[in-house]
Amino acid sequence: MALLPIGEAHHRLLDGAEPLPMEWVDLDQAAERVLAESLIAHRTQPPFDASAMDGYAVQAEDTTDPKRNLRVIGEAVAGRRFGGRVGAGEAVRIFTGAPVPEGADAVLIQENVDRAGDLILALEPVAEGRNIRSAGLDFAEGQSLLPKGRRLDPGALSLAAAANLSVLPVVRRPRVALIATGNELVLPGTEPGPDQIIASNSFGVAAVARGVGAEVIDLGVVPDDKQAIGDAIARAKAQADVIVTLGGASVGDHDLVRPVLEQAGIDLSFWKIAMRPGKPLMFGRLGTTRVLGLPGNPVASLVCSHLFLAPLLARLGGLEYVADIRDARLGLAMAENGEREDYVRATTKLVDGALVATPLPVQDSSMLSTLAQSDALIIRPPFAPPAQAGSSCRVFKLR
Ligand SMILES: Nc1nc2c(c(=O)[nH]1)N[C@H]1C(S)=C(S)[C@@H](COP(=O)(O)OP(=O)(O)OC[C@H]3O[C@@H](n4cnc5c(N)ncnc54)[C@H](O)[C@@H]3O)O[C@H]1N2
Ligand code: MOO
Repeated sequence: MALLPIGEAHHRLLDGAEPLPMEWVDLDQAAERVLAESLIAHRTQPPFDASAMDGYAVQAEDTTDPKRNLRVIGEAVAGRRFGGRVGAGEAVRIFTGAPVPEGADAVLIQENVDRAGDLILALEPVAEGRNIRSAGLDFAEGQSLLPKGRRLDPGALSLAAAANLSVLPVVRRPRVALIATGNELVLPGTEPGPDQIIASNSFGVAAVARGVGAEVIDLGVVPDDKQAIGDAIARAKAQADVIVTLGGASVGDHDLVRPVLEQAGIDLSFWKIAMRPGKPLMFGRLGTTRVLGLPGNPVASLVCSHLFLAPLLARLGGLEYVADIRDARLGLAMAENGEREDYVRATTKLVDGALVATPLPVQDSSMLSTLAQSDALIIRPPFAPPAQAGSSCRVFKLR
């Protein structure tokens, strides 16, 4: 049976994937969340004409005569305005952030003033409006501040706070449950039996999921047993938007994930795609829960997470997701490719301003050491002809 092209698999994966419902979160919990609605300012900032400098609030035209003394009649501090009015020949001592008193139309900075008792002399004239931040300079009440879909980065968070928005409408974070399958697997930190290995995949996959804002529920390792896998899937379905199984996706006698999902009534969208590594990737729905069956080979698990899990979770979380794919030149010749689109571990470097990607010599999909060493994957399209060193290629940057 022909393998499903990656483009079509992507299309099926994202079909109908919409941002999850909105929830309210406190401002101090909102970092990196995604706005479910645009934010409207609840107040004007600054709410009054404010001094931008420490100095004296004056009438600008009083400062044109270098000999004219002005009388200091009071003080305006941030948080406590001067209640009176600045008339001709008068000044008010003012500090940064304080409301500019009525009558004044400029602030003389104190470095440009000689003061003797209650009298000041402007050492140079100040222009009207100078050193005053007009009310609403930053934003005005009712103004739209941030659009729906905006990730709440530090600047956006402080802006929301300044607009007096103490709870924010955000897209609920997708919850993803991870289930590793395999009798051979034990968790890191435990002593493996003679034929066992350490279950490593969930840690990298969880990091990919968290990287796009998802909440991870790690359900640990279950044995290659239909009942155990079925129970874990039922537990996952009760709490997650997306279930990710790791391993047991292929065709062997102990690859039980698909039969168990079929028994549970999965609407299977695809199984087996034209990709290397990652051929046995599986996707479908159990009711409203999406299920992604990742291959067990560690590199296949992670590459499929970058290519499929990340965009799916980003979409559910309301995030714009753009993979970092760049043009590069091959650092080494590559052989022709077969039916599967190949994601080849490589290192990249800039040579004379151009990105050069050099494939690592061994590409076995069990080898995490070479994945960790790589900073990119060279994308070799299906049936690509042999390519010379120096010819152009595309790379998926991992870091
Ligand atoms: N006859 C065929 N055999 C295989 C095919 C095929 O088309 N025909 N496909 C191969 C490909 S491609 C892949 S990829 C693997 C994927 O198989 P499974 O998803 O069934 O994975 P497992 O058999 O469970 O495990 C494969 C390998 O990975 C290790 N593993 C599994 N889970 C983890 C984990 N959480 N952490 C670390 N390592 C894990 C497992 O011990 C195996 O060594 O199938 C090929 N076979
Ligand atoms: O996906 Mo498998 O890892 O192609 O070897």
